[in-house]
This record gives sequence, structure tokens and C-alpha cells, in this order.
Amino acid sequence: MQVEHYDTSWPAPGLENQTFRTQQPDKATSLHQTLLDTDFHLGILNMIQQPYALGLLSCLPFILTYILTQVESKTAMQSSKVGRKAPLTPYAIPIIGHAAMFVWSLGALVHKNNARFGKYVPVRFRGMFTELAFVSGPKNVALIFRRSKDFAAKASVVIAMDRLFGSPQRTVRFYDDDNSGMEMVPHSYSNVREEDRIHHIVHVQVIKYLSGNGLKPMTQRFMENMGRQIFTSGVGSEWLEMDDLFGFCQVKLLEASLDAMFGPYLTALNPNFVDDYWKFDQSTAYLLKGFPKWIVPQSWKARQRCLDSLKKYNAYANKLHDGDGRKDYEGLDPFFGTEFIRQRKEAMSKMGTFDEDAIAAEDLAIMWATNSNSIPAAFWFLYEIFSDPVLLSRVREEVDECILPSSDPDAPPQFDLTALGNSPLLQSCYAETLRLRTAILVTRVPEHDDFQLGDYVFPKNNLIMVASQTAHMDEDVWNTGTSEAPHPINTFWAERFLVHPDAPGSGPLKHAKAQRPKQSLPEIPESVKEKPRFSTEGLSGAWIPYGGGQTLCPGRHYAKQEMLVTFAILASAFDLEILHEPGVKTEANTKYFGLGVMPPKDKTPIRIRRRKQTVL
Ligand code: HEM
Repeated sequence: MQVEHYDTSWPAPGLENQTFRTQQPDKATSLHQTLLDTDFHLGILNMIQQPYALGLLSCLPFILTYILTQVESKTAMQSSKVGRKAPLTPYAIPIIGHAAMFVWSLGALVHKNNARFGKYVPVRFRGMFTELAFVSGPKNVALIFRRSKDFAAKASVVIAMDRLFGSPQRTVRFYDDDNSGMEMVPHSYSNVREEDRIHHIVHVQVIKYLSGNGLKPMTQRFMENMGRQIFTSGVGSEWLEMDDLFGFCQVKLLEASLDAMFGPYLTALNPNFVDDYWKFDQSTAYLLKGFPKWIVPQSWKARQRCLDSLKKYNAYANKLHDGDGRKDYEGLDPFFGTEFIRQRKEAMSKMGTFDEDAIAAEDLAIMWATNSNSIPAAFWFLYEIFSDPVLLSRVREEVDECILPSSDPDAPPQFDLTALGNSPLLQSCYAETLRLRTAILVTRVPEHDDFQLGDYVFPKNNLIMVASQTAHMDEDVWNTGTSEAPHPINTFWAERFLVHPDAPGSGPLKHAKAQRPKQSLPEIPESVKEKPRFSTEGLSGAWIPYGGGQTLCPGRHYAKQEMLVTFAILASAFDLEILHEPGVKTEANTKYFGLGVMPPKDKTPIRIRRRKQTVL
């Protein structure tokens, strides 16, 4: 078993001497002390003499559970034993433990624990006979990502395929039974057939088709689709008011993205698919938490409608494909949309258990991964930039430099996607959007052995979680501006990820200030001044919207391009104004904590019109 140092500090250069808020428990605390402190025993004796005694006695199991778990927690906090478990978060409901809170208020629970146990101390939760631990702190998180091979990637896949995507039970068992790992070479103890190595096969395909040249046909088609979607949406040179920018994004981006990945037949055969999809998406939290059909029938129905539509599409596309007989369509497939989607189906059809239901569930899974985070993220990206006219004009300058020449002034603009993706301010806005709005829980399960990190041990097969929001809101890590120009951690700062060569203290990291020389810098003529550059240097384990390690989100390139292209088309060809009353801001819907990029809680009214002079 490999041992790593569990870090309770953020060792940013220049901040080494800073003390961190790791709470040291009172050494005198013990079971006896806790009982005295809480006065529970006296209270209980008094109660018995009261007419309400019976009712109050029924509280006894809760009180006792709380006391015992409180003692367990404090004992762990006091211990300095190497190989100890992380402290348990006390709870009051026997057996159910934190399971109920996990269902209703996960976000609040995670934040409360940071205050209770101290910064970067791992904490444990228990409920319904299972335990899981939360790990925080950039170094610890980065280490977990680096040690990917110690963890099984399949646990969260199995849960999601079962509860969220409605995979048939025999296929869920098939995912679970594949113990060969994601690597090219299967684990030595595994005797799963090569063609049944579902986790490895899917992993190889997503890497191949969601990056580099494999991705190009899909992003090109997304850009064309998006241009067409917006240009044919009835917006002319007069202002047109719309009641919700997010609703606009949900329809336009999803249609563009579905066509880019799955081809035209899915929505042609199922005209209500976009609507059904978002109804299913709204059900994510209930389905993932395992709510049965009789409690949330609408959620189950919404998913079933999506699965039925996907089966219809697959049957149709299969017929066309078989009739055509060709094998290679150079990236784009006329029936399944992309080589990516066709190859997935071909691989799965060789696996015994994959029938039409299982394939539809897999389609829904990749569709959800592709759209349910990137579309809310694209909305926030638009919202933040269009809310700030000064920022908008600066970003427009970058966008204008990336427009490709066109002979048709009425056609949607096309962009040099590489140049767009390298524009510093655009990238900074993109990274800041994800920092602020992503609240995802990245999960890992130690596969071969207990996982030891510093003095703490995390038992084999128990879930370990990392909360992106905890990392993204860490004031000891992130640059929050100066006292004259503060940029609080919970606000959008377009330049947070920009390093200005001539501005000491710029860049995403707080410690950047400490690293700069104190003496004033020599004056540099404007003409030779270096441009600011986008930077995520030093943010390993701190900026983690896409997770990390072996399962680092393979769709990150596509997500970035979707966000940038959507903005670029709107910014270059349209005027768009947010119509909030002064002081009103769109807030994130924190009910989605843990699920990815949080969608907005309320509607964002806008007005939009074609720009008078489209830059071409
Ligand atoms: C802003 C948008 C997105 C966010 C925040 C996001 C976030 C994530 C996260 C946190 C993970 C788990 C990483 C880990 O375990 O370390 C993940 C996995 C994944 N994402 Fe994304 N994602 C986004 C967009 C996309 C897109 C557009 C696609 C597809 C085109 C995609 C496809 C996937 C897939 C297939 C996996 C599973 C990877 C594996 O297990 O090998 N994601 N994503």
C-alpha cells in the first residue's frame, strides 16, 4: 500500500507561514465529558416525571445516536494515530444517518463540515450501512487524481447507468462485473473477455473521438448548426424581447448539439425530443438519488419518453446504415451523426447483454454528459459577458480577430476555432465561469487496497468524494484582488485567470502577490508590452470543474468550443441586453449541488436584435 502525505495546508510559495484553520479538539473531551456537557442524562430523568414522558422518551434513540456519533467524531479528531479514519460527521437518525441529508441538503452539509472540522480535514459520512469520505485541499485532491490507478472508475458509472439512465438490470450487472479496469492491459485477476471490457472500450473511444482530429468534424458541425439555429430564430434588426436567456440556450444549443453528435434523424423522428430531454434533465437529482417510480412518476416517465425516442432513432438509423452498406464516412456519419456514435453502437452490439434498451440507455448517458453541464455553462458565459458592456466590447475585439472571411454577408459567421480557443480574455471568462458555477462531486473508490493519504486511511470499496465547489471557493488559494479593487471569491471576475506581465499580483493564484518583487518595475513602452496571457498554472487540485486523473472529463474540449462558439456568433452578429432591474442578478439553483454546472434559479429576460454592422 502506497502512503502519501495528507496535506492540511496550501503550501503556496509565500504563504508557508500562514496558519490554517484546522480545529484542534479539546483534549479533555471524552464520553463522560460529553454527557456532562450536554446535560442529557439530567434532562432525561426530569422528562420521565412529566406527562410528556412517553413522547420524549421516543427521542431517546436519536439523542443516544447523536451522543455516540459525536464521541466517535471527537475521538477521531483527538487521535494522532497513523492509519486512523477521517472524523465522522455526527448524526441523530439511527441507521439512516446522513442518507436523508444527502438527499435534501448536500451542499449545506459539505459547507457546514468545513467550519466544523477545520480546513482540509477529511470527513466521513454514514447512512444506510454505507460510509463515504470527503477529501479537500488542493494538494490532497491533486494526489487523488494522480493516483488514479488505485481507484476503480466503474462505481459511479454503475450507479448512474442503473438509477439515472435506466439501463436494464442485466446490463447494470455487466458493467459491475467488468473488473478488468480501464487500462489497455486488463488487471491480472480479471478474466473478462476482451470484447466485454466495457469500461476500457468506452474510455478509449471517448478519448479518440472527443479530442484532436477525432473531434473536429463534430465541432465544425456544431458551429454551422448553431449559426443556423440563431440566424433562423426570427431575430431581425428590431429589438425582440425574450423572457428567458436560459430557455433560449436550452433549445438552440441542444438542437445544434444533438444534430452534431447524433445526426438529423433523432429530432426529425421525435419532434418533442428537446422538451422531453430537459424534463428528464430536471429529474436528475431524484433519479440519481434512487427515488422509486411511485414517488416521482413524472421523472420516470420523462426518462422513458427519451429512451423510447432513442430506440426509434436507433432502429431507423440502423436500417438506413445497413441498406447503405458503406463502412467509412470520414468522421461524420449520415445516419448516426458521427463515427463516434456509430462505433460505440458497433462495439456494444458485440457484447452479449446489449439489446436495444441497453443501447438507448448508453445513448442517453453520453447525451447527458455532453449537454447537461455544457449548456448551463454556455448560458452563464453569455450572461456574465453580456451583463457587462465594457467587458463585452473588450471580448468582442478578440472575437472579431477570429472571424473567417466570407463571401455571403447574410450567412452566419464562421470562426477560426483554434484562434478563438487561444484568446486570453475569452479563456479567462470561460475558466472563471466554470469556477463559479460548477458544483460537481467527483467520486473515487479504492479498488485494490485501503487507500492511505497521510495519517488517514480510506477503506477499500468505500466511496471518496471531492467537491469542486469547496476547491473553487477556497479563499486561501484564489486571487481575490486587492483592498482597493476587491474581487470576492463568490463573484465573477473576468480577469481572474489572466497574468499581466507588468502587473504584480495578477493571475489566478493568491500567492502570486507574495512572489512578486517589491521594488517598482521599469517602465515598458506600450508598443513592446507583452499581452496578458491566460494561465491555470499552479491550479492543480484547485480548479477542477472537469475532475482529474485518468477519468478527467474527455468532453472538456468540446464543452469549451460550444461555449466560445455560441458566444462568438451572438456577440459578432447580434446585440443582446439583459433586462434585469438594477441590482437584480440571476442566481444559481443550488438544488443542483453535486450534479455539475448549476443551472439558473430564475428566468433571465433579454432583448436581442441583429447588429447593424456585422463584422465580416
Ligand atoms: C462544462 C461542461 C462539463 C463539465 C463541467 C464536465 C465535468 C465532468 C466531470 C467532473 C467528469 C468526471 C471526471 C472525473 O471523474 O475525474 C466528467 C466525465 C465525463 N465527461 Fe464531462 N463535463 C462537461 C462536458 C462534457 C462534454 C461536452 C462531454 C462530451 C462531449 C463530456 C463527456 C464526459 C464523459 C464521457 C465522461 C466520463 C469519462 C470517463 O469515465 O472516462 N463532458 N465530466
